[in-house]
Amino acid sequence: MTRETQPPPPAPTDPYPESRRTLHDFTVWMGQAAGEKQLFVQGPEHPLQHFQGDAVQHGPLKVLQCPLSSHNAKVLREILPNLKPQPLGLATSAGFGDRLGVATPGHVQALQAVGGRIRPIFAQQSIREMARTGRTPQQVLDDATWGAFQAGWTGTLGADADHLKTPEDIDRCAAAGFTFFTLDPSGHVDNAAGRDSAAVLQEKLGQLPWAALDTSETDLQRRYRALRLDLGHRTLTLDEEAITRAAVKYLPAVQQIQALFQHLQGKNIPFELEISVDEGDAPTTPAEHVFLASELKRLGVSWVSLAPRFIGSFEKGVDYIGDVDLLNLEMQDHALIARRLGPYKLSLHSGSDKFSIYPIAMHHTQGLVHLKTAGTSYLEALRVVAVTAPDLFTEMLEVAKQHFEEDRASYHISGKLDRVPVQPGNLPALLDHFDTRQVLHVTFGTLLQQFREPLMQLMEQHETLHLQGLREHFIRHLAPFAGA
Ligand SMILES: O=C(O)[C@@H](O)[C@@H](O)[C@H](O)C(=O)CO
Repeated sequence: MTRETQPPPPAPTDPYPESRRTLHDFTVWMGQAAGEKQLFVQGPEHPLQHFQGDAVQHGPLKVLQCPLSSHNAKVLREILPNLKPQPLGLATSAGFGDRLGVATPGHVQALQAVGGRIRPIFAQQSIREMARTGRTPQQVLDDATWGAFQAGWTGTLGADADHLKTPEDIDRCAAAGFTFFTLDPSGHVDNAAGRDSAAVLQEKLGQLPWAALDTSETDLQRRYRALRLDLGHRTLTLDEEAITRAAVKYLPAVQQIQALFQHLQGKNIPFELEISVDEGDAPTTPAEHVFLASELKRLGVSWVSLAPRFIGSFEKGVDYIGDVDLLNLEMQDHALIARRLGPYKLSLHSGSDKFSIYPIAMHHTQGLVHLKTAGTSYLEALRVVAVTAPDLFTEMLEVAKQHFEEDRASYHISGKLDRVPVQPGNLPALLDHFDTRQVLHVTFGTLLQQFREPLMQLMEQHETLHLQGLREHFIRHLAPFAGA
């Protein structure tokens, strides 16, 4: 167990003074050497032997200078246990997906600025994003470790392996040290169930995996017809048709979640679970939410957060699209259901930039909420490109436009190519333009294949500008959730 003491000894070059942590008789900090970020460790032999690096004279100090390798990140997490991801439970939380692996210090700065009770998940990446960015779960986790360390984060943190669909996804992320597992059974959700004819529904009902789910149609009808869920302002009930449609829509997904949950349990690691059914066409009605949660509970699944598919549209990188008053009413029901049947948090997927609905979400959930963001941080990186390298930005936008129709396929967005300004006078302003944001948001994989190197160089050269932008942007995201 480590105990922090003071005061830290002086360091010769200290571009990241916030990173300095002194434990017992040694100090660690992030610095620069030969134009690269490095970990410096100063103190007696014993803690040093675990790090891999070179003993060097650093100004007046004899120190160990270590590359920001995966091995050294692991040792650092052992020495500074707050950097080791852990389950965050029901605390109000926020996920800061970082596609480039360099945004975490800006996220930390925003959290520090708003204060309050939000627990962070700095390492958060969906399998889809890992595939498109060419990053491994370990890289995602390690980059977040270095970022949190650099910015002096001393609180707890989690790590979200997002949108997992298979046992193999789970294995890779568990091996890297993730602790928050978002299960996405969307391929098993029947979005047509709400509009199917009676005949089609009956046929689909007959094909449901009743034995595996340890229930029957009669049993289901009996249980849910008897259900009266007191939501305060109303009592929620399900009639025969609602039960049938909910069963067809969600029971195969329930089976899939149960299987993945059991696989995760078998790993004997500390973990918490999120269930996300947000990526479907058909909104999750409050009655369906009750059905889904009750069936999962019956089958022994436990979770800390659930992302329903809310009414209206939570599209990538833009504000909520839809009737805010209607969402307000639905959110109230979903939040009450999450409290009555859990408690668990409501998770806001595609939560970036939904400024108009944050107060509603916070109000109804009373802090039992998880805000999940990702691509909006990448867009802040592109803002830096637009400001500092206009030619590169223009070139990137052209390539993004060429690949948009193909790259948007797995995203639910309504952005249109022909609405992207053709001759924009002000490039940074494009990062505030609805359609352009979405075009850039979903083409990240293509752009990284072609422009990774210059992009990363710019992030390094203009780190302060980049982090300042992130800080301001995320203060706006976090303030409504920071509470007292
Ligand atoms: O783009 C992705 O694949 C993910 O970051 C998102 O779907 C994520 O789950 C999210 O909702 C971030 O806002």
